[in-house]
Amino acid sequence: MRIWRPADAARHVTVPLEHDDKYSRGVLGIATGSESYPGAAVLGVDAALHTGVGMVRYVGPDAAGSLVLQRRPEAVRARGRVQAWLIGSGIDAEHRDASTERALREAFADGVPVVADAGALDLVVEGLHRSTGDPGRLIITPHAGELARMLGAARVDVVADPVAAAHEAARRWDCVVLLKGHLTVVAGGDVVVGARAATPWLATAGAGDALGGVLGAMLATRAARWEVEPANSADAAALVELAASAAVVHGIAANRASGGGPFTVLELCQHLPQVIAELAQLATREPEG
Ligand SMILES: NC(=O)C1=CN([C@@H]2O[C@H](COP(=O)(O)OP(=O)(O)OC[C@H]3O[C@@H](n4cnc5c(N)ncnc54)[C@H](OP(=O)(O)O)[C@@H]3O)[C@@H](O)[C@H]2O)[C@@H](O)CC1
Ligand SMILES: Nc1ncnc2c1ncn2[C@@H]1O[C@H](COP(=O)(O)OP(=O)(O)O)[C@@H](O)[C@H]1O
Repeated sequence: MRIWRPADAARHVTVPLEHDDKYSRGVLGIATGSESYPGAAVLGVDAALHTGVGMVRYVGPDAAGSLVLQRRPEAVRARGRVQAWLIGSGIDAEHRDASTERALREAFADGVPVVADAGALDLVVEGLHRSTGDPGRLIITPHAGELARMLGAARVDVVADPVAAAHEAARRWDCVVLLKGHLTVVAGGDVVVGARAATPWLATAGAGDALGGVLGAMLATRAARWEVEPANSADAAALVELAASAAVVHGIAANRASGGGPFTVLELCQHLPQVIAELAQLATREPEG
């Protein structure tokens, strides 16, 4: 399995151009968080804005929305067009209220790429993305326990062979699978790559919610380019590479936040802009391919 490195990730950072405005850079819709887990919404929005995106539209319960705006007044709560969705983090599939249920279903139906995490994964198993959206443009981000639940497998079996499990899920649900762990495995089509975690200190509650924000922002900004250059549009391999790149960005930021010790997820987010800046610079030095 190829291990994805910073120089690879650098090619998937979308740098704004002179003529860009906030819409042409890409808008990310985020439908995350709940009464029980409002923090997941804050972390995903904070990570997305620090990774760089034209706008975040946050759709979620008022309690979570208030916390999101307290932390990040840049987030917009008005509905409107988006170039990608991040859904499910901080949502319990067994206790979705009616408006959350509607928001998740509308995201799948929107026809733009979707990152589905935690409390949206059961809807992928249900096949919702097949009937309403473009299934090839879905990235799911389970941890081993969540993937085991989706597959009806034992968690130990997913951990023992994460590549096989990720491939099986990608084939079964016609999507890209980013399986989180010490080694993050990304599979889609017949492509599989790995991203090594920078530090086990990253194993902390909320780290995956921030990864969703990083990936969502990288996807929305790239999807905005696909809208104007349809010839370069996403195939499974492109989405696998983009997702692995998000894991690399997240891992580097974690390493810097850690410095060999514990850190909070918001501290990880604060390192994201510099990581993105350095990768953007690296991309100008690395030839494509
Ligand atoms: N700040 C926020 O808002 C945050 C919000 N978050 C949000 O929370 C939601 C649920 O996500 P999750 O990954 O925790 O749930 P889930 O996949 O059901 O895994 C549970 C498994 O863990 C295990 N387990 C439990 N306790 C254990 C223990 N003490 N020691 C050992 N094992 C233990 C338990 O196993 P069992 O007890 O059955 O053996 C079960 O299998 C999700 O929406 C996420 O986004 C999180 O990101 C955190 C930050
Ligand atoms: N042992 C580990 N070493 C390094 N990174 C890890 C380890 N365990 C988990 N991670 C990373 O931490 C994050 C945890 O995500 P997740 O399980 O979704 O947690 P949460 O739902 O609390 O945010 C993922 O990015 C995963 O790759």
